[in-house]
Amino acid sequence: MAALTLREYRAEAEGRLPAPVWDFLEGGSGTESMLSAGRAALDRIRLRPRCLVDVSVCDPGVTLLGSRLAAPLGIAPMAYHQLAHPEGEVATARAAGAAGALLTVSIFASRTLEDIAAAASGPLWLQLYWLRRRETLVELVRRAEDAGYQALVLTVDAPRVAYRPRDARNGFAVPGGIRAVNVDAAVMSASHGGAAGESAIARHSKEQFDASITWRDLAWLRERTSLPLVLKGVLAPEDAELAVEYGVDALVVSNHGGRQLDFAIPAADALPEIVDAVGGRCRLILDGSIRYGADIAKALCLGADAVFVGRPALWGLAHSGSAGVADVLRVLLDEFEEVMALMGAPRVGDFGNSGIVHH
Ligand SMILES: Cc1cc2nc3c(=O)[nH]c(=O)nc-3n(C[C@H](O)[C@H](O)[C@H](O)COP(=O)(O)O)c2cc1C
Ligand SMILES: CCCCC(=O)C(=O)O
Repeated sequence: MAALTLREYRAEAEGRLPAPVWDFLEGGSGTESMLSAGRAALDRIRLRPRCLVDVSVCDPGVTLLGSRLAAPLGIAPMAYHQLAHPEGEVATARAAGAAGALLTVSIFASRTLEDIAAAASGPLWLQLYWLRRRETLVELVRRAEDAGYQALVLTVDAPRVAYRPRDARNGFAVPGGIRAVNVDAAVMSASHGGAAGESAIARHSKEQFDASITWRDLAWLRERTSLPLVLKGVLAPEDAELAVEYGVDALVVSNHGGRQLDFAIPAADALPEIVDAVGGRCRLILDGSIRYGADIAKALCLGADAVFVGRPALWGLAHSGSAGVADVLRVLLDEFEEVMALMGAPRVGDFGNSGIVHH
């Protein structure tokens, strides 16, 4: 198969998926204007290369919270990979392992944590939403620890799922054959069974997500695991500062791919102030609209330690399962390796603020 660009994978995926599924994967909240704003924020950043540096060998490898990665790249947590391919997260895990990329498994994964771990040859993290039924969290943390997951990611930008016009119009519900198998079926039932004009996913979140949690509850979770703890969806430097105080090990600076707070600042715009606020006291990951190897370099220059990529992994999965995801990751890694060489930055640590200009 000839190598495809990510853009081609996107077009191929759209043709293979039912329209309501495509709308759920691609869509955003409210005006949907943050989908292009996230991309525009990265496009405004230009790279400033150095010359006459020995780049005969470039090494994209990094260690992130103890996880060894082939490059500063992971797959963002996304619910229900079986929407894109019958093998779901098992196929994604196989591809991530082959590419040396991190996979963050969603609490709403459609394959079991244990099956995903059995297919993985690289590091796995587990993402959690804070459900009202706390025992669910405790049980998931224990299972993740037993299965060798290396960190927990608590998503904090979704006290409820935001209004997403496409899903509301489609009356989107998770198809009956696909389930969040790691969570009690009773807790998930509202995600299934459509109603015209309403998203079942939004309805489910209002019923089951605990919108009352605060930093105090974070301390409760922190006490229950020795795994590194990551907060996903932080955009304010004040929250980054609090996260450090509460012993958080890393932040995912993210506006949830434009799917949560409409008009939320794109991650690339939010990152510089957060870098200043944490002053190296916790690791920083950026996600949203990462589509090129150059975007990884831009994020590193801004002060991130790594990036997550979301939807493109699902495009690869919809196209050709594990092989498609592996190819999407390979395209990004090849591009990033080339950027390292042309930037005069043969090691990840060579990217710094002087490597970019805003225009
Ligand atoms: C279909 C889909 C499902 C998602 N599910 C989750 C989830 O379960 N948990 C979570 O924290 N973020 C979820 N996200 C957000 C992603 O983790 C990530 O922040 C976003 O997709 C990154 O932007 P990108 O898709 O432009 O790369 C989801 C995103 C998509 C597109
Ligand atoms: C199904 C729950 C929401 C998953 C999610 O975070 C997203 O769709 O962005």
